Amino acid sequence: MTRQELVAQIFSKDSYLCVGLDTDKTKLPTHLQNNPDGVFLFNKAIIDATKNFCVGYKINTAFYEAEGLKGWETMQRTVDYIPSTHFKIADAKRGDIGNTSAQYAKAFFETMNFDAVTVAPYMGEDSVRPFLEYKNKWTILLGLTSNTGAKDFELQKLVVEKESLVEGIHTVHRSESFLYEKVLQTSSGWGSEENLMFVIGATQAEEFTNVRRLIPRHFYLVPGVGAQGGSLKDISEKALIEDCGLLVNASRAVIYASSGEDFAEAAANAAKAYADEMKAYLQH
Ligand SMILES: O=c1ccn([C@@H]2O[C@H](COP(=O)(O)O)[C@@H](O)[C@H]2O)c(=O)[nH]1
Repeated sequence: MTRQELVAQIFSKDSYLCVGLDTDKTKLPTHLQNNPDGVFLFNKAIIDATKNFCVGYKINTAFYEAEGLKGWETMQRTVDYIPSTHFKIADAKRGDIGNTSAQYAKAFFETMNFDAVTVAPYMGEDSVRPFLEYKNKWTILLGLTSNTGAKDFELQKLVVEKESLVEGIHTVHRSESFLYEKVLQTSSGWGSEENLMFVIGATQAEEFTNVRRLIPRHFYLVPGVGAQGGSLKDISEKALIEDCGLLVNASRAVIYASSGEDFAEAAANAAKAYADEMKAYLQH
């Protein structure tokens, strides 16, 4: 999917919601729990109920990988069931040496037909390049994540010293930046605004203005509203751009809005509530 197609879809629905299909077998409503096809039936009902309020689905592959062969099969059937109008993200957080990354890219883009895959940038450009070589597919790099552990590395300060010698005077210039800032600045040059997005967690709202300054035109995939407590209002006010530039993910807050037989209706209501709020932000 191209940026233009994604943006057209966002403005036709006035929504930049992405529903996260983090479907945990143990959390299925009781009437689906003993059904061997329960996870797929649950996903199918969630997709049917929410597709008018969202522009994409994010499948966190961990929930499917955990179930082995059956899980991979369910993931594929779910991807195939998502309407072609919707952006399909594999939240797989891959990245390895080049020839291995090429196999990951093939798995998610060719074999499974996802539009996008999340990738960890810390092994550097050669580990990301194979994903970027696919036309009309997206690489979503982890930029500033939503978890508290973001403090351990991403929010650590890097000190850079540059020496200069002008007319015999030796000067040392010291500058400081967060590690995540260095990652955004360097990696944004590896691809373009048409094939590279960044994960920026909604729980990091205080950094959003700075992130927009560093990477003004890229799309961000923003997890962390709903169950993790991030504010949709805060991040929208700070990071919406002319062609939107945001995909906000909500997983548990939508798919587990009810644990009863009315789960799909409750998911539709939760997705609609996000979409209604998004419409107001898009119109400002
Ligand atoms: O920084 C990150 C990166 C990825 N995630 C993923 O997004 C969803 C969030 O789920 P919720 O239920 O809406 O909290 C989940 O798949 C995470 O693995 C993230 O939360 N933060």
